[in-house]
Amino acid sequence: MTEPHPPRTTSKESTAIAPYRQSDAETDPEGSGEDRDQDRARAARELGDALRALTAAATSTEVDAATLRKIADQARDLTGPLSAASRTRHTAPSIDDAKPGRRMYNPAVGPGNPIAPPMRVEVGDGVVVGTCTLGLAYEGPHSYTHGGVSAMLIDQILGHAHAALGRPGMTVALSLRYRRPVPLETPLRLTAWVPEESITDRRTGPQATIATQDEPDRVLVEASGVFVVPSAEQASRIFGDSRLPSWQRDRY
Ligand SMILES: CCCCCCCCCCCC(=O)SCCNC(=O)CCNC(=O)[C@H](O)C(C)(C)COP(=O)(O)OP(=O)(O)OC[C@H]1O[C@@H](n2cnc3c(N)ncnc32)[C@H](O)[C@@H]1OP(=O)(O)O
Repeated sequence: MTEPHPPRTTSKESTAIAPYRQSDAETDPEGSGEDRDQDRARAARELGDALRALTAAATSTEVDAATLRKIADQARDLTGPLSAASRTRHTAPSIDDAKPGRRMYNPAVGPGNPIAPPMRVEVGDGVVVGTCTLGLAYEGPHSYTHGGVSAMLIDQILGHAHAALGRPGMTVALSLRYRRPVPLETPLRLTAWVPEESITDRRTGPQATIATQDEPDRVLVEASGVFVVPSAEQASRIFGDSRLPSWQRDRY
């Protein structure tokens, strides 16, 4: 971990990442996908927002026990209607779109997942930038971010840097150095890049940092990863052929 700062230039010598707005495809339900699913995608985002607000309130509340129990009863009543039609772990969400990479329920970037901040990702010229603000639901040390949450966001942004070179891959190694605590309720900036020398046919060694948006050069967390594109045989063994909804399986 000798290079905690991302490349400052847009030189193709430092990395081969080319710019495009991955965030539109990844987190904007209106941006792509089947027409019939777009309204469900919008609704899933609305539910995610509402549950995020509920989670934020639930992890910061100081109301009395009777109020907590009353809200718990109301929350339990919400589960039944949602479970009336569900997918299993072997079926991708029908509102995901594998090709542009929209993952509605990804725990780091998925707007429909209440545990996702969600982080917004943009692929620039040579770097990938993620932005988010973490509330009290993500607290580790008092008033600072849990180290595992930082690791999740880092894993995700490293994965985007790897994927921006062509094919999505899987993390096979991840190393983090926590230099300073990451403050809650503070806009954060994650930056990831792929050093040219770390790229092989199958594997990349992306690097990333976390900083605040106000002080982007003051590194709080630095990380490096190894990402691998599974072979066709490995992908088939890991995911089977049921990882995509049927209408997508027909298309790709
Ligand atoms: C728009 C879309 C956006 C999409 C953006 C999506 C972002 C998602 C980000 C989240 C990603 C995840 O969480 S992924 C979930 C967590 N990861 C996993 O579950 C992966 C579990 N691992 C595996 O299943 C397996 O490792 C495979 C199938 C991936 C590969 O198996 P394998 O072929 O046997 O290879 P393996 O031994 O693992 O090593 C692979 C290569 O990495 C090297 N390697 C292994 N460890 C290290 C290491 N510590 N340091 C250096 N190099 C290493 C090996 O030498 C080898 O190099 P060489 O011989 O090839 O040269």
